[in-house]
Amino acid sequence: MNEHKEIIIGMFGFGVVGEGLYKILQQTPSLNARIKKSCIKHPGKKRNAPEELFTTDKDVLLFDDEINVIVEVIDDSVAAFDIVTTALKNGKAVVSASKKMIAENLEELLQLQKETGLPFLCEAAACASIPVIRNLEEYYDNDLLHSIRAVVNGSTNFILTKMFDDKLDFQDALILAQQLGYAESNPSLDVEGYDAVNKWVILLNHAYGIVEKSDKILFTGIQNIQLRDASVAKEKGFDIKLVAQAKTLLNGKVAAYVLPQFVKLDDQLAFVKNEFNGVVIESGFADRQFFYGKGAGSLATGSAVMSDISALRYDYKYEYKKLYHHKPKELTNDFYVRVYISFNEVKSIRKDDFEWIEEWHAGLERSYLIGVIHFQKLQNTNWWKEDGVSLILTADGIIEEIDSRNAKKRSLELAGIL
Ligand SMILES: NC(=O)C1=CN([C@@H]2O[C@H](COP(=O)(O)OP(=O)(O)OC[C@H]3O[C@@H](n4cnc5c(N)ncnc54)[C@H](OP(=O)(O)O)[C@@H]3O)[C@@H](O)[C@H]2O)C=CC1
Ligand SMILES: N[C@@H](CC=O)C(=O)O
Repeated sequence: MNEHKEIIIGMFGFGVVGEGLYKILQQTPSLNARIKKSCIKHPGKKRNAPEELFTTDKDVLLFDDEINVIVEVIDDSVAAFDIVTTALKNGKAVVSASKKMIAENLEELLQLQKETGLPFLCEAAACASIPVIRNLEEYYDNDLLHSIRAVVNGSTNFILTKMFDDKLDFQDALILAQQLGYAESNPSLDVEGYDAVNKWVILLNHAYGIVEKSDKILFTGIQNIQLRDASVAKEKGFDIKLVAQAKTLLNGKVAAYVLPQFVKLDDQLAFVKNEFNGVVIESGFADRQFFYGKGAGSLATGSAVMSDISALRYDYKYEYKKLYHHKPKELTNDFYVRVYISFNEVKSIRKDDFEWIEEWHAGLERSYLIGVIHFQKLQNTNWWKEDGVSLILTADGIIEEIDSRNAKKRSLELAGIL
């Protein structure tokens, strides 16, 4: 695109994110970008913009030769994929914030970018205002990237903060997250971890060149976390966060998941409160780096969309270096994790699945254990996701190998001696 050419945008969606971008563009004339038309779903809705801006006919945007950029910020992943594919095939650059659509169609989107040679930018789709995708793309070498740990969902982080710091109940905290524009239209996508794992699919791709569907990545959300878990965490000097993690193991493969986790109070992620997100990256020589910023909300997300639009001026597109220029990393489930599990009834727990159990606290209303389990066992079963069972990864979650000392400990425990 010519550096001085006006950017003429066709924008799909005028909700939390779309309206945020509209306001931002009004306040940044230096960008030389304007929204020519916005396609929405419900024409009757009252909007904070002139009526003539809107249409419900997608072709008015997709087949307008003057429009050179399509911004897609709608909440329907099937319609979004159709819009994005048509736009790219019609020669238009695309900016999208729709992580669900991207995660569901990653392979096809990669192929389309290859075929058309056009930019498809989606910085807002993961960690909203934090420029994490571009950093993973441009800064980190595949072999030197040791691990990424992140809080990637603003709504669940907001709910956990409000519940445990401000003593709000779960439902009230969720309603507040919805009113503030943080939650997805279907908030169970946030609460049950789907949104976080969709973002993780996108980030694993830019970080390691991994192309995987979200159902191949172990995840859960915060739906089963209890106030009692927060008290145990506090007693032990931890906070609870929904953490997405990817770690390169000694064999070069990558362990990846999204799970609630105990986080030490001096860990950077413990500092991430409310709708903020945080990303801790460990890499060779640079050691540890921490990215922090708003992970949801109208202007915060709009600002990431704006940054992508602005990057189009100098023809920026993702090169997917880890996928196309390096040897992409492989995911593995062959490692162990140390988990805390609280439960109402002991019969909900599959004790035999554990390599060993280190702590066992029987309470009148709720009990808990801490034990080591093979990751594949969690991947293959669902008992730990059932109502009444709450699984939280411990702070030192990943164990690559177990030694015979621990196997012996397990035998003693099974024999009732420990
Ligand atoms: N909210 C946030 O903080 C963030 C959201 N996102 C993502 O951005 C996208 C938009 O989110 P958000 O703005 O919060 O959602 P909203 O629910 O606030 O807005 C959705 C918009 O999409 C429009 N829409 C739905 N279906 C269609 C369709 N088929 N054609 C045209 N327009 C359609 C709706 O139209 P109408 O107004 O007529 O109902 C509405 O304007 C989602 O994919 C979300 O996951 C990403 C990062 C952060
Ligand atoms: N619902 C999402 C919005 C941003 O991606 C979240 O809460 O993080």
